[in-house]
Parts: sequence; structure tokens; C-alpha cells
Amino acid sequence: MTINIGVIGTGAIGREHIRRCSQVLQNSRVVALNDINRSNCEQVINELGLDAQIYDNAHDLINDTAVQAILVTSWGPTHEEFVLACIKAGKPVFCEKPLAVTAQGCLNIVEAEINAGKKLVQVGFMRPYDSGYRALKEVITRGDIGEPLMLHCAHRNPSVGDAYTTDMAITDTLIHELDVLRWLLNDDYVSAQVIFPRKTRNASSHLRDPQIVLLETTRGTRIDVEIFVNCDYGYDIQCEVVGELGIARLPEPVSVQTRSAAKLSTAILTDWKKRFIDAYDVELQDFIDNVASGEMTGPSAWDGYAAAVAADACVAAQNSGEILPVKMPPKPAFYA
Ligand SMILES: NC(=O)C1=CN([C@@H]2O[C@H](COP(=O)(O)OP(=O)(O)OC[C@H]3O[C@@H](n4cnc5c(N)ncnc54)[C@H](O)[C@@H]3O)[C@@H](O)[C@H]2O)C=CC1
Ligand SMILES: O=C1[C@H](O)[C@H](O)[C@@H](O)[C@H](O)[C@H]1O
Repeated sequence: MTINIGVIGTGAIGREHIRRCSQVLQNSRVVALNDINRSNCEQVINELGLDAQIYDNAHDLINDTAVQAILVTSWGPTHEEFVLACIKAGKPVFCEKPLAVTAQGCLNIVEAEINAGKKLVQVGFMRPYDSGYRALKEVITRGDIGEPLMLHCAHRNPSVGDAYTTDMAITDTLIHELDVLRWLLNDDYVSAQVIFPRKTRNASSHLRDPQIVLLETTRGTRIDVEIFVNCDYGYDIQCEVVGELGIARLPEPVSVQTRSAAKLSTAILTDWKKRFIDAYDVELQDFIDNVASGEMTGPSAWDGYAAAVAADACVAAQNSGEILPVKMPPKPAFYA
């Protein structure tokens, strides 16, 4: 069964997902595109040789019977509107992170999905599909290092543009750790604090960079995440788990080690599209398979909401400088 997919937002990740749904994955084809910048749709149709229709209105795409499932890959502030429209149309939707830019926006989606009586949403949290994070979780679950006591993480980008703001370090960047560490530890957060080290000269004047986010979980595990989005040297994701009996680290991406000119060196990736390229394939194949089976099993709207609740607390902590509570409501049985 080939799933006919419509895509809203044909920018950087939209084109990547269109490519994989058209040329890499099984049982999917892209038949419909929408973007406020129509030329972006025309460009991707030409680049990939797509047999797809351009819709000037995203809601027309969502409601067209020719479209069986939707990818929302537009800017974050537009996600809530489009996901709610997909739920209203009864159509499965893969929404890139963030599900919505506030916890309330995510809760609106959770409530709509529960009222619809059927899970239709998968959120684009790809790290639980990454083989490195899955291997790390297996070590923890097996008990090889005992109970996790502390995590030391880093999320480093080589650089970001002037449009990137201090709160985006939480809502657009840290949101990945906020999701994957809940999954990794099978735990939730109870408090958040944000501290600001000395600022890099490579950051825009308005941007506080780097930042360190300190989190505590319900079991007392303490997490520190360095967010450094103008680190210059590469796109570098680190996660070290310190347990009672040992330490486990997220594997580095595979890279050839060279010895030349009296140096031993290994290349570091510089692009998020490459760092998690396999995880993006696996998450979207999972979505396509779930659409065909009728049962959504990937990162849910509740996962999107849980990450957003923690993100809201982190953004408030950026402004207050205080240790703030993360008030996570109990998960509804609908998402058990
Ligand atoms: N999972 C991941 O690792 C990543 C996720 N993302 C997420 O994907 C989303 C898109 O990010 P990028 O592709 O980097 O941005 P982008 O700016 O490259 O592309 C966004 C596209 O959406 C279009 N758009 C904006 N508002 C729209 C609207 N109302 N209706 C239709 N189209 C609209 C824009 O014209 C643009 O073509 C964001 O939510 C971002 O957080 C982005 C990069 C990586
Ligand atoms: O989702 C993403 C990318 O995956 C990077 O990890 C982040 O640093 C970036 O800010 C965000 O758009």
C-alpha cells in the first residue's frame, strides 16, 4: 500500500523529508506541496522530478482526499494550526519539532486528539530512532552501569543566523534533549535552571550564547546540558551517563581516523542533516508504516507536550535566573 503524502513547508528539512519519502523509503510518494513561498515548491519539484500538485492554501492540501497523510515542516509557530486541521480532517500527521511553540499550544493538540478518539500525530523527535541513542538506552536498561545518577550533555552548532534568539536555544534546540532524555531515562523533569557562562564573541549581539541548562528528574537524576550554537568547530552532540557502577557515552558518528603530516585526526560533522540522517529515515519509515497499519506508535502529541512543558520552564528560568519547578501533569491513559 503506497501512502500519498502532502507536505506543508518545503524549506530545509521539508526538502530532506520529501527526498526520503520519494527516493529512499518504502510505500510512500509525495503528491502535494504547499509553501507560502510557492517558488520553494516549484524548486523541489524540479530538483526531485516530483509528480506533485502545488496547493496555494495549506488547508486545501490537508482536506484533499488525494492526500492520505501530511508532513508539517513549516516554521514552528504555524504547527499548531496545521496539526489541529489534520486532526479535524481525521488524517495522520508527522509534525516536525516543536509540536507547538508553547505547552498550551501542545495541550490544545492533545485535547483535540483525545476528543477525536484516535492517535493521529507523530512528532519529529528523531533521536529515539538514532542507533547511538538506542544502544545507550540498552546499556542503561540492562543495568550495566547501575542507576543513572548524572548526565553531562552538549548540543553544539557551528553557527546560527541573526534570526536565532536566546529563547530558541530552548524551544528550537534543547527541545531535542528535553525529549530524548525523558525517553532515555524513562523519567520526567521536576526542576530547571539556566546559567550563562562568558559570552562568545561569535554570537549576535542579542544572543546569549553559550547557555547551561540544569535539570532534575523525579528520581533525583541531575542533568546538565551545554547549548553552544556558535561553537565554530562543528555540529557536535554529546551525552554521557554517569551511573552507580560506570559511565556510558553516546557513540560518536562513524568517521575515518587518519594519520598524516604528523597528525592523528577524525573529521567532525558540521550539518545536522548528516548527523542524524539515518534516524530521520527510520522515524519517517515508522510514520509511513504506522499510517498503513492505522496505529501511531512514534513520539506522540503527549511527548510533544511534555517537552514543551519543560521548555516553558527553561525559558522562564532564562529570564528569572532561578531554579523553577517543571509541573508535569500525569499522562492520560489515552497515551499509555
Ligand atoms: N528534527 C530536526 O532535527 C530539525 C527540525 N527542524 C524543524 O523543522 C521546521 C522547519 O525548519 P527549517 O526547514 O529549518 O526551516 P526553513 O525556513 O528552511 O523552511 C521552512 C519552510 O516553511 C515555509 N513556511 C513558513 N510558514 C509557512 C506557512 N504558514 N505555510 C506554509 N509554509 C510556510 C517557509 O516558506 C519555508 O520554506 C521547524 O519547526 C524546525 O524546528 C529544522 C531542522 C532540523
Ligand atoms: O532541530 C534542529 C537541529 O536538529 C539542530 O539540532 C538544532 O541545533 C537546530 O537549532 C534545530 O533547528
